[in-house]
Amino acid sequence: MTKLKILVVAGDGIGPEVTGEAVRILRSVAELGGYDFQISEALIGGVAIKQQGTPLPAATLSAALESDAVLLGAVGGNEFNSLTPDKRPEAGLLQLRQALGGFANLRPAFAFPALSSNSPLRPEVIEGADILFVRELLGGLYFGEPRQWDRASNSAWNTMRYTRDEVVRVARVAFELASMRRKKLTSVDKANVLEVSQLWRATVTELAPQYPGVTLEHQYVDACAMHLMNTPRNFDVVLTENLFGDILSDESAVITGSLGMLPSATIGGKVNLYEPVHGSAPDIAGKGIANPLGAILTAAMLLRHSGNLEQEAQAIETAVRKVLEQGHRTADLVRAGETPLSTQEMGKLVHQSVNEIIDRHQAMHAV
Ligand SMILES: NC(=O)c1ccc[n+]([C@@H]2O[C@H](COP(=O)([O-])OP(=O)(O)OC[C@H]3O[C@@H](n4cnc5c(N)ncnc54)[C@H](O)[C@@H]3O)[C@@H](O)[C@H]2O)c1
Ligand SMILES: CC(C)[C@H](C(=O)O)[C@@H](O)C(=O)O
Ligand SMILES: [Mg+2]
Repeated sequence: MTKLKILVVAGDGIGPEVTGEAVRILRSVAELGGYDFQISEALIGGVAIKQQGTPLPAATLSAALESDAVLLGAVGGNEFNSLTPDKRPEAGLLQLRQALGGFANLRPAFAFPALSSNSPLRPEVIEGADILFVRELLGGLYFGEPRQWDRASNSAWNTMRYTRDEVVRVARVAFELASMRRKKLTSVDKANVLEVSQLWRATVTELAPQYPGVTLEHQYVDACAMHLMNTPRNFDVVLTENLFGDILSDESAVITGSLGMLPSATIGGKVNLYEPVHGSAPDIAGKGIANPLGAILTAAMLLRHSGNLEQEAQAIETAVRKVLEQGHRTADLVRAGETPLSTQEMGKLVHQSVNEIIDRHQAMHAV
């Protein structure tokens, strides 16, 4: 029997709203499949600062390290904007990522046929677009030392640093995933300006002969940002350093139609971490209108990568497609004149559909 210890750190803003819907579906998958999912909750982010004075309490960290998978909602909020980065809710997330050790953040961005009119890009441009970003998650400017805002000299600095080994390990993940997909890898850097990017490009190029089935190309990040919008279908797997990946993956929400649709999984460390790509969305938090589909698709990635439950992962993905094809939309996806569903209404529809798909599958196998 599949056993999974899942820690949910819902965090701030819309985090608890969207993870609530994902967890409901995970519980139901466990029940229908007879799996043993132990799901518990812990504090992270702004809510942890308020209750315990720190964005990543020790109890959360130890519970996370004892889990098979961690599902995060989002952290952050406007009330923390005046704090220095090391004190903000986001610092808790960065500490958690570092402690769990996952360095390869997989961020799929794809076009849903039912949402083709939600994208400002023309339907013929996005049709069939299916990109997998492999974002390096533990290096670059986010973690490089030294870092400081020196008020006395009115200057500030961060350090973009990568070692060859850090590039090798994430590039291998990208090459391997590309070899299982459409066999094209686009490595993104700024090698015309940055030494770090020159190391990045040289290292990725050096590995390429070990993956003869994969076509490797390099793009500068600025041009890539443009190509993603003009010709998204030309991309298969995109390998990037930490900050470039953060920016390009949000940009690619344009292909799907809403940032609320994008899931992610971070693999390669002690414990895999699953988080939707979006943040705490302070502008809509507490209203019950957030799109839960990114979080629900993140739960599908959790079942696939931590539970080896491919069939159930696909059931969730199919259910999301189906509900969208039936015309159901949250506020971020509605067109003029349409009535939006609440977060919970959307969650319930997907939940129902997942149950039906799994029931049908089980009935077929019982025959
Ligand atoms: N993983 C994380 O915890 C994470 C990720 C990104 C940003 N953040 C934090 O979130 C806070 C807000 O950042 P931001 O406003 O730049 O980015 P955001 O992703 O929270 O929101 C950007 C825009 O997208 C919309 N949006 C995002 N998710 C949505 C959803 N599920 N449904 C409908 N609309 C959605 C928001 O309403 C907003 O207009 C900041 O503190 C930031 O650091 C956290
Ligand atoms: C909140 C922040 C630390 C985070 C990041 O930059 O990695 C977020 O933007 C993301 O995309 O997951
Ligand atoms: Mg981001």
